[in-house]
Amino acid sequence: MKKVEVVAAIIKYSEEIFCVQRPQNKLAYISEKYEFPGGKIELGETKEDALLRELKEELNLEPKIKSFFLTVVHPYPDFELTMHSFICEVSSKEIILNEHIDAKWLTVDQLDSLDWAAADFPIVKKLMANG
Ligand SMILES: Nc1nc2c([nH]c(=O)n2[C@@H]2O[C@H](COP(=O)(O)OP(=O)(O)OP(=O)(O)O)[C@@H](O)[C@H]2O)c(=O)[nH]1
Repeated sequence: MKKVEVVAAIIKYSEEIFCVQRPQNKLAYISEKYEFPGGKIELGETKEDALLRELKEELNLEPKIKSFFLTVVHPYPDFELTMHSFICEVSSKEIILNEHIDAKWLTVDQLDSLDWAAADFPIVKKLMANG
């Protein structure tokens, strides 16, 4: 099975977390799902390098990476995803969307109101459990 390794940012501002919606995709199980912004690690990059590059590309954002949060391995029908998530902080809630079709700032107890990509469930669950 094809393997894909990505990094994803849990971006916080005060008590809120930034959630983004993917555009339409031919793979129905990720099409228009909510996710944490990020993307694939390129050859020679550290996870932190990849995260900062993706956030700059997708959101024009240069956040502070605070800590590692969780690595999820999820078998999708067409590939196995390994996703490393990191807690990040920003100093403003004004964020530009270059690729995503919607974004929401939610408190942890509101996170389960969104239609998340399946690989994100363990991250959402851990965030909700930790308060
Ligand atoms: N960044 C990110 N990707 C996620 C999350 N959850 C999840 O299933 N993914 C999956 O991880 C894969 C990598 O994301 P990506 O945005 O870099 O990939 P892509 O296929 O859109 O980009 P590409 O066209 O350059 O290959 C996608 O299949 C995406 O659905 C998430 O929370 N954040």
